[in-house]
Amino acid sequence: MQKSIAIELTNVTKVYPVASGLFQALRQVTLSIPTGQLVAVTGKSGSGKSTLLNLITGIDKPSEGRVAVNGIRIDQLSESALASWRGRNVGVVFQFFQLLPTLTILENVMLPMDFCNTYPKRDRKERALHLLDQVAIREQADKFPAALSGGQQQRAAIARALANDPAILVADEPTGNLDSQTAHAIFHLFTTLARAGKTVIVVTHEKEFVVWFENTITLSDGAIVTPTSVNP
Ligand SMILES: Nc1ncnc2c1ncn2[C@@H]1O[C@H](COP(=O)(O)OP(=O)(O)OP(=O)(O)O)[C@@H](O)[C@H]1O
Repeated sequence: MQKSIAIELTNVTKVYPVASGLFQALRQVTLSIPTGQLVAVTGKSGSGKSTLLNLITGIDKPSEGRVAVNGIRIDQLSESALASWRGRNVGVVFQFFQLLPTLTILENVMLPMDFCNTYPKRDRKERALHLLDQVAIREQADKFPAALSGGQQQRAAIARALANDPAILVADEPTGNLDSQTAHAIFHLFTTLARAGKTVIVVTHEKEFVVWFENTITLSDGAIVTPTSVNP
């Protein structure tokens, strides 16, 4: 059966104003990613990887072209509609975890539900504990982030990214700060999430893990240098 398309970019260009004029960070990017796929984004520093992620998550808008996520043209949404859409539809994982240090792990995971009001208040704690269970750190729930290892903090960040049950999970070099064995466990977790139906997009330089991905998008000077669509 043909899989549905989660992400579709058509002729996307992103231009930044710089002192010397305009800088093209993305050039005529066209790609489509099926639902439930685990996708790597690779390319040298400055090739446009973060710019691409920012367009997919609606953090930024294209200068030209269309960005559709699960059929919604997010390039056409107003800023407030986009903020609300983002909170419910995409989870983001960062290289340095970005957990709030003054909140416990449990509170960190509950935060997106509190922000977006996605689940009834009485259910949030149980859901957060369930997510921590899924990423295998439920026993760390009452600790503060600083008391956890890097790998445990990244698991917590992934649980937080999943709090509102987003269809899309995006990670920007999520294992860049982790040892190889821990990175292996995190990639395994991404594989499991993709199998469960999430579309997972990971910027990574780790060649060792590229074989785990069903599709790799390679950027060079803001343009895609690999096939732009993949077999579902
Ligand atoms: N706000 C901005 N203003 C001007 N230029 C920008 C801006 N944001 C990004 N750029 C430029 O766009 C290009 C792509 O940047 P981007 O951060 O997407 O690259 P990247 O592939 O993620 O790099 P890295 O691997 O180093 O994180 C770079 O040359 C960068 O300097």
